[in-house]
Amino acid sequence: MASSEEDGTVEEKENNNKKRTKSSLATAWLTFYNIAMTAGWLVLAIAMIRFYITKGTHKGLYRSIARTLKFFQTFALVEVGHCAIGIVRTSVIVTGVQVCSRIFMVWFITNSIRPIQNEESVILFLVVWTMTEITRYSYYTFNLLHHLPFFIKWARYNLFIVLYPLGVIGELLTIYAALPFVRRSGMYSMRLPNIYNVSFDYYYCLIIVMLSYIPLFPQLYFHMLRQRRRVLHGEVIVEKDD
Ligand SMILES: CCCCCCCCCCCCC/C=C/C(=O)SCCNC(=O)CCNC(=O)[C@H](O)C(C)(C)COP(=O)(O)OP(=O)(O)OC[C@H]1O[C@@H](n2cnc3c(N)ncnc32)[C@H](O)[C@@H]1OP(=O)(O)O
Repeated sequence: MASSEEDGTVEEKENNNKKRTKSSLATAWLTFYNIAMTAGWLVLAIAMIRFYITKGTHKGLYRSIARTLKFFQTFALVEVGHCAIGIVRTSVIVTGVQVCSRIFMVWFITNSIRPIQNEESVILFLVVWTMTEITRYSYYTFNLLHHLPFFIKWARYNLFIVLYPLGVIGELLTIYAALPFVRRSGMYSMRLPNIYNVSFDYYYCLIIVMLSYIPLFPQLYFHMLRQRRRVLHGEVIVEKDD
């Protein structure tokens, strides 16, 4: 009896040790990840400001930062993994929609369709994403280090009220500007007849993507409003399961 109790205690201790190692590994990784992402978006901010100051125009700005943007935005896919393995308390679906829509904007719209790269709407979403991400990743970093300045917390849970709709406007205007080029070039489209016997029209796909903002964006926005009430006003929020 006594020995089984002792065994239980040893097992519990081992489990606790494993959990502690796992959680300190996760914290170390998240701290590194968030510092790297804050730095990445800061580099983008500085590059954009320098470009605008030296050239006096936004034309050519996208091309000048494209590599860095593609790298850091694509790297954010790791965040879906963080949610999936449970090291951050965020929904895989909410994060997945957010990250995939950004990656889609970068790779399948802005990067693939050169004629739209100088649109003002591209600069709008780039500026908005950059402000959001510098705030968001520095919030996570300081939070993990238990030294969170109030203004960063305030900025994380207030700026999105304006930045989120502005970012969506920039994205939608960019996709809209891309439509004529996509229709004319037939890019990423497959017309019948072909050996696969499949037809796909990227033009209509983009229209569907634009329409999907109508149901999806309010859900992301209200999710952030709930997070805001929880963090800034201490409200206990019971979220529905994914
Ligand atoms: C294939 C094509 C698909 C196309 C589909 C198109 C449809 C698209 C429709 C929607 C379009 C959206 C477009 C987006 C535009 C923009 O981004 S515009 C710019 C403005 N954007 C924002 O303000 C973004 C706001 N969104 C976010 O912050 C996130 O993406 C989020 C996933 C919505 C955040 O949610 P969540 O993580 O739940 O909130 P938090 O409060 O930040 O975190 C919750 C807890 O998790 C911890 N945590 C999360 N990540 C980390 C991390 N990296 N490191 C450490 N900790 C992390 C966080 O600290 C919280 O912990 P607790 O405080 O302990 O709860």
